[in-house]
Amino acid sequence: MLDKLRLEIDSFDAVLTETLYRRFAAAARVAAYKKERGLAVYQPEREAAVLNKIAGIMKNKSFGVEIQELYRHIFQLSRRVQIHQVFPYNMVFIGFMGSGKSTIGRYLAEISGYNYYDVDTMIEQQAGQSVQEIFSIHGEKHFRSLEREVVERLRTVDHAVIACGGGVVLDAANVSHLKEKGKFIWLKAAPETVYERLKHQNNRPLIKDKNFDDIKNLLKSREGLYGAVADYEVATDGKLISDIGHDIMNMITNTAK
Ligand SMILES: Nc1ncnc2c1ncn2[C@@H]1O[C@H](COP(=O)(O)OP(=O)(O)O)[C@@H](O)[C@H]1O
Ligand SMILES: O=C(O)C1=C[C@@H](OP(=O)(O)O)[C@@H](O)[C@H](O)C1
Ligand SMILES: [Mg+2]
Repeated sequence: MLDKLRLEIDSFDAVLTETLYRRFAAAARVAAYKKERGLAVYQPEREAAVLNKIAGIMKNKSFGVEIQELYRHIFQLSRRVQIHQVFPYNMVFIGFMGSGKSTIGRYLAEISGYNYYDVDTMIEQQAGQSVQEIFSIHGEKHFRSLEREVVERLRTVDHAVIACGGGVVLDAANVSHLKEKGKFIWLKAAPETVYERLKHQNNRPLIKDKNFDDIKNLLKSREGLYGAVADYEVATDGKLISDIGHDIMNMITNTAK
């Protein structure tokens, strides 16, 4: 009995894998079309319409919730296929502290279906200490060597959004490792914006207890470094996280270099 049921399932899998292959291949063709015409890869309203249509054509609703959930995943993977088709790179976020690398990076990973890596979080996991603790107990030099190790490990990842710490560009080896598979998206923010965003946070040792002018000077000294390696630049002042995210998505998929 069990064998018979399993055979039945095997036959469904044969149909499913072939159908899914065809669906992803069609999505990839749509990506090229969208790029040619400057259309957005991420079109939530189209996904909602497809979901509605599927609810309508489902003859048996018993597993409706499961099928809808599966479709949400299929949509995310289709976006991933489409993005990779026209932008076959990792998205590497660089920029000053508080420019939004971690926040925007997470958002982009969510809508692109890419895997999210936050260099600072990986350093913290490896060290078993917070960035703040690493700086105060071992010093910046030690932090930078951990940062180099983590970046080195990230050389092999694919379909990735990588949110760097603001100081990653201080080391030329980091830049060349991350450039092997990635394009650099520089998130820009005015010193006033950085100050406002971070004034109640105390997990950034380099600007902890620093005043506005100190932040402004450090930002100024870093700007040339970011500018020299950036593939894309995005101003974030006064913009919503979701708007920045969608703008980046359109920018990279329509103007892939
Ligand atoms: N566009 C934005 N608008 C408002 N707040 C933002 C924006 N981008 C980031 N933030 C906030 O600023 C703070 C720093 O963001 P974060 O992503 O940690 O920056 P980074 O990783 O570049 O240091 C967080 O509290 C985040 O919620
Ligand atoms: O600019 C820097 O040198 C640093 C930025 C921080 O990351 P965020 O840019 O994500 O805040 C963190 O890596 C560390 O405090 C040092
Ligand atoms: Mg960060």
